[in-house]
Amino acid sequence: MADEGGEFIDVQDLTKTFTVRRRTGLLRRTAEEVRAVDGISFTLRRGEMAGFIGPNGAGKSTTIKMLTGILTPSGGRLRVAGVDPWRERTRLVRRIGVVFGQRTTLWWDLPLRDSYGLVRRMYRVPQARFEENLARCVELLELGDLLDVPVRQLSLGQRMRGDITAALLHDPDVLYLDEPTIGLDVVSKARVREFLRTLNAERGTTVLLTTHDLSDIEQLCKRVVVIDHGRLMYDGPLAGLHEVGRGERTLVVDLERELPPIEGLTGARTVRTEGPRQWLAFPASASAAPLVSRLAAEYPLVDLSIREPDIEDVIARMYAR
Ligand SMILES: Nc1ncnc2c1ncn2[C@@H]1O[C@H](COP(=O)(O)OP(=O)(O)OP(=O)(O)O)[C@@H](O)[C@H]1O
Repeated sequence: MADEGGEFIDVQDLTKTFTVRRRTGLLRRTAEEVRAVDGISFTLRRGEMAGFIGPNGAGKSTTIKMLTGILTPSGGRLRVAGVDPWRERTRLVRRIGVVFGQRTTLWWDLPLRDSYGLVRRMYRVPQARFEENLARCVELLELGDLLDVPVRQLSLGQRMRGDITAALLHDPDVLYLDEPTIGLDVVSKARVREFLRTLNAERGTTVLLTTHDLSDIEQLCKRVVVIDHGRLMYDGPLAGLHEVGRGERTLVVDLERELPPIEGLTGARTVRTEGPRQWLAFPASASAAPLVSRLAAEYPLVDLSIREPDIEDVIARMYAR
């Protein structure tokens, strides 16, 4: 079959333009074109797990919507599992699973178990296969005690685990995840990431992961595709992205009172001050320990934290280069 070959997701010169009407006078409206996706190309092999990242408004959701057949492309070529997502949407639906971190696909008032029963009927999943898939998700995502709880009573992390399960009951070959760890605590994040690793290894599910959390990518994806303003900025190994984009971490320092910008700390420079709070950038490859001990010895320190660079920082640095 065409889709069993090398390229499982095949995106060539894909574009999407929206026409937006703006009011420019009392009675006047002008139509403006927004190029949300502007000629991007990338391919994903079967079983690959790739990060799909970019700043707000980069065109990620629009691309995912075209990959799932919700939106029709304005131009270019698109195949998922050998299928044109827009033309053969009903065929594709059985082969893909989608999870949106900020929305649930579960029925709010129903216990998880009943939602899953509805999913089974919608996708006509054979009973034995359904039970096997559910049991595996329940075990790995520790959902056992939650199956009879209505969705609205679940915490965000529990709900997310519930949503991921719902997306996998019909054995999809491709899983699209849009911010699956947003708002989750450290324990839930770790559980979700571990689950995705296992899923990818055991089932060979192809995963495209959109996230603003760089550590999601670091822990899950060897490969990243970066887009900005609808264009492809980078496609390659995560290590390469580190090299081009990732240079510095930031020490956020709270002092007892407002002071002039901290100076003279080797390897660090103050990049921002706001009242008694100061932000010091230092190389990501360096240890923070000597900086912290010098700060503690020489300044009236109340608190401090270390901020890892986020996707926006990385992309800003890619531009700077
Ligand atoms: N239905 C629409 N009509 C008009 N413009 C749209 C529509 N959907 C998206 N856009 C525009 O297309 C661009 C890309 O949006 P998109 O939602 O794909 O970005 P994103 O990378 O997913 O951003 P975020 O990280 O904020 O979710 C934005 O400028 C957005 O305003």
